[in-house]
Amino acid sequence: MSRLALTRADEPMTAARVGIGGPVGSGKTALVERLIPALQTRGIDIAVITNDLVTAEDAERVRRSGLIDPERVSAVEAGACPHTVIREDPTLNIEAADELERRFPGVELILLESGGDNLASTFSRDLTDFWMFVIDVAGGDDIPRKRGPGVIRADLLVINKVDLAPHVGVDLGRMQREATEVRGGRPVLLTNCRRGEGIEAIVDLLEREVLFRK
Ligand SMILES: Nc1nc2c(ncn2[C@@H]2O[C@H](COP(=O)(O)OP(=O)(O)OP(=O)(O)O)[C@@H](O)[C@H]2O)c(=O)[nH]1
Repeated sequence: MSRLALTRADEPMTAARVGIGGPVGSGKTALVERLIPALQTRGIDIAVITNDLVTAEDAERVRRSGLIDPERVSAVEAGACPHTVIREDPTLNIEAADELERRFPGVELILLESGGDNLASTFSRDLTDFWMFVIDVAGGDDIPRKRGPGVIRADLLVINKVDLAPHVGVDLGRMQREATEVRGGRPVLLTNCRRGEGIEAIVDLLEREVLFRK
């Protein structure tokens, strides 16, 4: 059961927490940079948490982007194992999200970007209400068939860098079909974060499944 479903009727509403995980370099930060304006355009009040190994590089990149008030971007240092702080002990991320909610009481949705990890990384349900796993076509069209927990269990699988498919010999239709099969029919969406393609479909899904707006 999601964290939001456990919120009691007499408790103040908390922001929806949406995780973004995936292998190193698949395009997680690029997706965050595309989601920020797309969510804002729909009037959704947002904040962002990034997880890096030992720096705040991704947070600095998002702060510098000019897309969002830098105060609304928090950095968590994940240490050696990025999945530890999103799954086994998500305390640091929960505290960062609680702090953003205290500072920005109207915030409706917090994006939590994990550090780059492997196909086994997943988010704790204590931390997120919904999480997506980002893979990219350059990683190979056999990734879905490998049935990693991230690919199988995420609420949404995003296949990014579709523009690279012809260059790396990937049959996109087959990759999407196989991904949908191993996920038992749950959503798989294609994006090109470089050009901002496929982003609206993700925001539609978030509005419907996470914010219950549609
Ligand atoms: N061609 C292409 N390049 C992309 C796309 N999305 C991201 N990239 C590029 O892929 C590289 C990695 O993107 P990032 O957004 O930094 O990936 P990440 O998953 O956040 O990386 P880590 O945080 O290091 O795990 C960058 O050079 C991006 O410009 C895309 O859709 N198409």
